[in-house]
Amino acid sequence: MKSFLVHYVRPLWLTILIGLILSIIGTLLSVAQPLVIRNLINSLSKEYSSSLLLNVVLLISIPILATVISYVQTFFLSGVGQKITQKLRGDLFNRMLGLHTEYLDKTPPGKMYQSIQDSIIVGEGYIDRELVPAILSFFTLLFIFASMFWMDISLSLVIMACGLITVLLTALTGARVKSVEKKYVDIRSESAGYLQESLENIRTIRLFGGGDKEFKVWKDWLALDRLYWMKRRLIGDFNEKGILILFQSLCLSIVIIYGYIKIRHGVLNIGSIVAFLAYVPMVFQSVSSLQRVQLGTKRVKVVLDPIYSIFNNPAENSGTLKPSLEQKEMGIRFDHVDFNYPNRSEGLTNVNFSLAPGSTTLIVGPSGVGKSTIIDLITGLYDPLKGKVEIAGCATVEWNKKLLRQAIGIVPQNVVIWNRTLRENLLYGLSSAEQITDERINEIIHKTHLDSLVKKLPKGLDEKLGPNAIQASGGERQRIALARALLRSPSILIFDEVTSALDPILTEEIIELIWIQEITSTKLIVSHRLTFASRVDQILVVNPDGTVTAGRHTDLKNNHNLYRKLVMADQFGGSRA
Ligand SMILES: Nc1ncnc2c1ncn2[C@@H]1O[C@H](COP(=O)(O)OP(=O)(O)OP(=O)(O)O)[C@@H](O)[C@H]1O
Repeated sequence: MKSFLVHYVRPLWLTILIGLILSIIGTLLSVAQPLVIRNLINSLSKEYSSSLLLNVVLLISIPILATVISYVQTFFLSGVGQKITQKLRGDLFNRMLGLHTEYLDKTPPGKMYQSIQDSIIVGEGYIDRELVPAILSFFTLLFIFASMFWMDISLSLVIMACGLITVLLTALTGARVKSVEKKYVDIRSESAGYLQESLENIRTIRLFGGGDKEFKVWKDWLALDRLYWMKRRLIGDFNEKGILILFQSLCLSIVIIYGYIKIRHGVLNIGSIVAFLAYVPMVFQSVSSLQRVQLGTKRVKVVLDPIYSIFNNPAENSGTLKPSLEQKEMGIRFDHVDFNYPNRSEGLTNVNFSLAPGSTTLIVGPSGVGKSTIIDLITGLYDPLKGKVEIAGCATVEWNKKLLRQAIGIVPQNVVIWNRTLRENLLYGLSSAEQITDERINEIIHKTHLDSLVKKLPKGLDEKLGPNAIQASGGERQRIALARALLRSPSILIFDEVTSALDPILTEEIIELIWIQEITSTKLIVSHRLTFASRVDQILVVNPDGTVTAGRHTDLKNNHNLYRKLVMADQFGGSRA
């Protein structure tokens, strides 16, 4: 945690230093006030003197000066935590964007969202409201004890002992705080994950009549949240306030009784007792602030655990190789590739094939054998466990991943349409988006049969598509994804079940598009439909044992049992091929 704080605090050292110096001056002034009161009380019984007047002036001016300094100091210090929070939230989001696909696969987005939200606790909650006041309290205690020891050593020692016992007792109960806090943070991030998934799928919940069940699950989460919130509150309050109030009252009584005895013996004056009585609440206020930071440190460590895990989890591997993207066609080669997803024993085994630049390839096979996995390897979302995947002659592990993906246009199985304008959706991720003319966009819109959607939208290309692209049908979404891929003029164009949401007529038209386009890209089509199998340059059949057989339609139909069965089963392909 120390190195973490240093990393975020170091750039702000000057602001912090000025703020701290001002705060220390302010603290000194507040601590000096009881001494002024002491002098004033002691001089009341004597003749009028200039020192009486001086003390009256000091008594009035010190609080005014302390207030002014406190305002200026707030200007410097209060923004520190906020700045740290902003930086941390930015870094976290950036880190999440670059995390390894494996981590993203197993972490619910709601949980990651909660980590970004929790980072507010670190900066604004902990640093602003706990750490900075605690540092000031430390100085306050130093000054108070210096002036108390100057007035009377034994009474100071008594107050010190009360303070120490308070700190000790709170430290003992503090251990429980951390375990309750951990449970509370877990509950909040798990429930955030649950909530995010439910809200994203409200339509499904409604269609399956799962509303009552989901409401009950959410109420259970809320009950658990409340239970731990109460535990956290009760333990925290006892730790923070209960012990403190008890020992402060005890300490005040001791000062009065012990002070009375000392006055009777003539070893202490009444002014000093008044000063001591003024110092006791200040001592306990400072102790309370130190306790709060001790508790806060425990809490913040718990909050930081998932944040560290995000920073410590490996980022996506990215090589340094930046092949030229000038060449518009890129060959693809799988060379003795083995791959299985984490915690899976089955996967692709010894896969070998080559796709010539500009060629068109169809990937077929039963459901779940690994067709999309081949795409995951080509796009570099995963790296092969053995062998290599080469694009344009360079292994994907060596490619700079950003650059690799710039060369690829993909129409994925699960299309994501953002709640942004149609134009933004079409140009999504394009580094040269501003150079794409409306003419070019309209050309692609026409080719992908999106004209009718554009006409329907009140603001056309500049209409927002709504949450979950509510303004677009399933087929329209697929065509938006297709247009988005085409607008990239990619070197490799991948269609993963591109026609699954299209009607047969549109399917035919879109498939034709793959050929009539001026697209010279290397094309890969994952499809259960074999309508166009005889037209492609090569077919890759992914077999149930994870191997891949490459060949042409006629050869495979004659020699490959599984392929023949697939052809027969495909109602359109079976009749045409
Ligand atoms: N990220 C992942 N983590 C773990 N397992 C995965 C992951 N993605 C896919 N799988 C599993 O790997 C296997 C192959 O999946 P893949 O999506 O490549 O199949 P597919 O041939 O494209 O299937 P379909 O035709 O049904 O789309 C499946 O058993 C799937 O459950």
